[in-house]
Amino acid sequence: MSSTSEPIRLEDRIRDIQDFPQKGVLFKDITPMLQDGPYFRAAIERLAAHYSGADIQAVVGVESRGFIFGAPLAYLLNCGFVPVRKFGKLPAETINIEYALEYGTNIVEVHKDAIKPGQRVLIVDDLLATGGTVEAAIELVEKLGGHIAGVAFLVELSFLKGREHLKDHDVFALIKY
Ligand SMILES: O=P(O)(O)OC[C@H]1O[C@H](OP(=O)(O)OP(=O)(O)O)[C@H](O)[C@@H]1O
Ligand SMILES: Nc1ncnc2[nH]cnc12
Repeated sequence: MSSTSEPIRLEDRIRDIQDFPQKGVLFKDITPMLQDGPYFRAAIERLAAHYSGADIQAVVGVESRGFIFGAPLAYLLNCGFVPVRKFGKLPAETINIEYALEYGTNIVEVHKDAIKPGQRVLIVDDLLATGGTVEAAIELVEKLGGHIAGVAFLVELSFLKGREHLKDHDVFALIKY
């Protein structure tokens, strides 16, 4: 635990792991921040402050790190949480999409009845790298008729230019590298 009198610089609790999960990738490990109560709380509160008054009606989080930030954010914004899950985990009727991310490919899916047409949705993930993951989540939400009111991250790796794939959307990140 850190002293609450120190100013909280979230980047002080993110560590670099070189060559994980594969050679050439500089992995930004958020687990030190999650382990430090005041830092984790500050991250969630700063995201919530940014969207207070934005009339967010649902928060969508992408499995699995998106769940860590999405669920407490939905709680603070007083709206529901919708999980976008890796393939094969959701029990009811789903739609799915395959996508590429910085280090591989994947399939994600969402329940067909999770988003109502016109609903104002905030998509949340821990990190924006190439943008493939969040683009997939946006496509799923839009297929169900949701309106993307914002896309939020703890960390943005600006040098990977993921934001360029999200030009039509309001993108916010607490930390940029
Ligand atoms: O912008 P991109 O290049 O798409 O990369 C970002 C995504 O990669 C990580 O998820 P990962 O698929 O590793 O799964 P995890 O959350 O289960 O660790 C991260 O949590 C983002 O969802
Ligand atoms: N460089 C990276 N660090 C942490 N998570 C990631 N997800 C995709 N790229 C990543």
